[in-house]
Formats: sequence, structure tokens, C-alpha cells
Amino acid sequence: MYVQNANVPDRKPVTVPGLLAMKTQGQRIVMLTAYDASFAWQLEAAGVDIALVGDSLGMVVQGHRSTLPVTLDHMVYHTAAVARGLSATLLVADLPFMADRDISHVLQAGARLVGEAGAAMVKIEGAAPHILEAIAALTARAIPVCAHLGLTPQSVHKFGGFRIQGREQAAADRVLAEALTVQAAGADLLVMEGVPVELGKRVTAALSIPVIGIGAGPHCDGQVLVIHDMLGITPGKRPKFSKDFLAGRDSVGAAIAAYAADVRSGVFPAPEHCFN
Ligand SMILES: Nc1nc(=O)c2c([nH]1)NC[C@@H]1CN(c3ccc(C(=O)N[C@@H](CCC(=O)O)C(=O)O)cc3)CN21
Ligand SMILES: CC(C)C(=O)C(=O)O
Ligand SMILES: [Mg+2]
Repeated sequence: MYVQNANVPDRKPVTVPGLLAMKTQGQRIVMLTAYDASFAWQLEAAGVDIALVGDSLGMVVQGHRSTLPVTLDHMVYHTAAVARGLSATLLVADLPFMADRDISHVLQAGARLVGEAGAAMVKIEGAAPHILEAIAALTARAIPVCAHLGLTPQSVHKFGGFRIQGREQAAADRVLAEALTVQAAGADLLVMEGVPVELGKRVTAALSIPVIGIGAGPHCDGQVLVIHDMLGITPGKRPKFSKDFLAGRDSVGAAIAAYAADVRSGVFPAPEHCFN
């Protein structure tokens, strides 16, 4: 049989408690999206810590203008494919739009993404009361949760576009308060997206759980990007906070390795990828 990971050197598996240890030790966490087994294998080979099956697949894979058309069936299909390409990399899967309609749907989504597809953790956007309940319900059933705050793409119609969040002092204070509540509800990880550098710094300092930034400045405990953005193959305009790591390099593997090195050394994100 063809063995997907035959050439990947043995690596200690990345775990949820291991991520907390990385924050404590000041070791930056490298995260990238993947949507299929081949890209998963590229992440694995480059030693990326976390693979995210993002609902961004609705945009970069399916060609929609937002993440809203993505269904739980789509997420399960892509998560299972990515799981087959990984061995030591921790696998996180997004809960799709409206999976939070009630707790039974949240738990059903958790059961399918973790039990059926092979994710180790699920990600959920926001900090509304029903989201805090969802985080607690998943955590109580031993499904680790990654929270996601700031520019939460499933709220695109409420925001009026993919707008940077937390620019005003009061809004920034609200995001920080939300971060404390998702941590208290049981989240083991937080993605902070599309916020000013100073807010990314405050949230990262205030929380005991690791904070992974995307357009949230260099002070976070780790960074995440959509893989199409960091390979320069996103159709149309890519977000300002992303960088084409394939430019000037000769392979996808070299681009991912350069991204991992630049995140770990703190070279990425640079000021031109940040908001003030
Ligand atoms: N290719 C891709 N990359 C992503 O990072 C991404 C997706 N798709 N799809 C789901 C969400 C949507 N995201 C986006 C999309 C666009 C911007 C954007 O264009 N932002 C403006 C800033 C607007 C402002 O200043 O308020 C930018 O210039 O980057 C940001 C986040 C992040 N996620
Ligand atoms: C951009 C990341 C954080 C995400 O949620 C996604 O890819 O869907
Ligand atoms: Mg997402």
C-alpha cells in the first residue's frame, strides 16, 4: 500500500497540553490551513504545529464570496481528507455557519468532526452567551475548543464586510473582555483575527491559553494563514496581513518551511502585515 507519510521524520505529536507548554516556554506556534491530504502532507513534512481545516474553504476551494455556504458535511469531508495526510500535526476543524443554532447541533458537529473525521479540536467564532455555553458543552465532553474573536468571518453581514475589529478603545476593551470569557468557558486556544497590534498584544498577555494571530500583530503566541494566501494562489486580492512565501522559492515545501521559520523567529508578521 502507498504510505502517505513514509518520508516524514518521526516527530513528537503536537497535543493540546503541549500547546500550553509552548506558550509557557515562549516557543511560537505555527498554524496553517489545509483542505486535502496532499497539502496536509506538505504541512506535516515542514513541521507545522497545527493544521486548520478552515471554513475559508468556502472561498478558496469552492469559490464563494464568504464562508457562509459551507455545511457540516463539507467540513467533515475535508477534515477526513486532511486527517489522512497527517501524523504528528494537531488537527483543528472549524464549526461551520449556524452549527451554533442550538447545543444539540454543536455537539453533533463536534461528534462528526472529532469522532468521524479525526479532528483533535474544533473552532467556534464569537463569545455570545450561547457560544460560551457551546464551548462549555464541548469541553465537558472532552472535545477541546479553539475560540475565534475579532474579525470573525461568519459575521461578515453584521460587520458590513471583512473589516478590522477593535479599532476604538471601547471596542478593543470589549474584545479583551470576550477573550477572558471564552477562556473561562473552557477554550484551550484562541484565534485573534484582524485587530490592531496593541490589542493582539494585550489579549496575548492577559490570557493563560495560547493566542494565535492572523492580522493581529507580532506579539501573539503563534500565527495562522490561509495556505492559498501564503502560496500566492488566492483568486483576486489577498488580505494585507498575508504574505506570499512562494515568491522567490522553488517549491510549496520550501515556502511552508520559510513561513514556519519566520513565525518561530518572529520575522513574520512584519509591520506591513499589521494594523495600527
Ligand atoms: N483567502 C482567504 N484568506 C483569509 O485570510 C480568509 C479567507 N480567505 N476567507 C475567510 C476569512 C475572510 N478573511 C478576510 C478577508 C479579507 C480581508 C480584507 O481584505 N481586509 C482588508 C482590511 C479591511 C479594513 O481595513 O478594515 C485588507 O486590506 O486586508 C480580511 C480578512 C480572513 N479569512
Ligand atoms: C482564517 C482562519 C483563522 C479560519 O478561520 C479559516 O481559515 O476559516
Ligand atoms: Mg474559519
